[in-house]
Amino acid sequence: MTWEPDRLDDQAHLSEADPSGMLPAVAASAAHVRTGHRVAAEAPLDRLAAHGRPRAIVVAGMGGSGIAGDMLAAVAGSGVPLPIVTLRSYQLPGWVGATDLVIAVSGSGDTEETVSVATQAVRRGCTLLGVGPAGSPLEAIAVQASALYVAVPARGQSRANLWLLAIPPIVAAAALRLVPVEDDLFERVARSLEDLAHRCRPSSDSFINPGKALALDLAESVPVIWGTSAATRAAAIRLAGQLNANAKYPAIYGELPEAGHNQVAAFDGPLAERDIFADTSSRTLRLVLLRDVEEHPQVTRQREVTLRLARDRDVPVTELTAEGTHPLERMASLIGLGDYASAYLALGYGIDPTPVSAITELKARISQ
Ligand SMILES: O=P(O)(O)OC[C@H]1O[C@](O)(CO)[C@@H](O)[C@@H]1O
Repeated sequence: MTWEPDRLDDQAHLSEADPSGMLPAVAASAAHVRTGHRVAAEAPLDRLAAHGRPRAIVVAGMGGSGIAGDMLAAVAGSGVPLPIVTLRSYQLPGWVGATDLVIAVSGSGDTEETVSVATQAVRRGCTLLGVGPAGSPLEAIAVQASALYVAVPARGQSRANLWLLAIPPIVAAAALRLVPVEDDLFERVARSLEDLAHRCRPSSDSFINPGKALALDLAESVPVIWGTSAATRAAAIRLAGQLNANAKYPAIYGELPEAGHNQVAAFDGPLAERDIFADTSSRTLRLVLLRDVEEHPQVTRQREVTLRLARDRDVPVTELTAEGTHPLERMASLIGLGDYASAYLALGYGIDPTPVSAITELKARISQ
């Protein structure tokens, strides 16, 4: 697998190497925002308010579906009057009980960790909301428990259905008056994703295409991706996951201020060392800073100083700033870009972005 940047502007290669259509799936993000909003609005999520405000919200989901919890927490912001916890595991924590809301999110509706948590939530008498496809085991659990279920038309890999899965929990939290959602928010997000899809379209060349430009930055490096707020943290987790799954690429995510207490030390380590005589920059650590317009003032200082520390040590840096007024818009600006970049990175290496054979093999082996 060699990195060949010219592949990114070779239209025949871009379609042949992407037979299952990851690039078109990314381009469908705006449509998914609109559909996700519509199906959530059609579900009687107002019924959630009848139970009163929950003590806590637990969002259960794995991989590309678990991000829905991080996105919900980012939209709710630090002033939210209850904990919003993302659970990426089998076991519902002991403190979760009948006064809590558990939102189980799964693109297949059949992921064992998520199904396990949904089952425990029903047993404990929690309010359950399922988000997944129609006819799935997750839907069966919700129906059996007379719980709410938002059926989304998710097809293919869950990570290609992020917006279908992430919007319903936000609509649910809005029904509970926990998150600020203006009437036109989802349409604004959809329009910004449409604009991004136009700028990142395959026929747009690398020198003006921000998705291809980011893939070129990330190639032949080990990206260390930091968020600087809840919104850009969610985008960092998403970008790392997309690089793993689409490009089969290593990526490390973190967030400031925490990364300033550990990951920053890697600027002085072996992967940050550049051999000026080597003809490749391969195995070089690259810092990817995902900035937000809303940062804690001390985090802004930490970001500025760590940027200088990286530059002083010749650690290459990519800095991206989230755009938009609402946190959901800001996440969309970075997530949309990262989704394109991860698919282009795969295609630049001649890798099909869709199949994830190691994950499939792992799942098959544990089910035996
Ligand atoms: O959305 P689901 O189907 O629950 O899957 C969760 C995660 O697990 C995977 O299917 C891989 O195991 C990912 O594609 C996905 O992000």
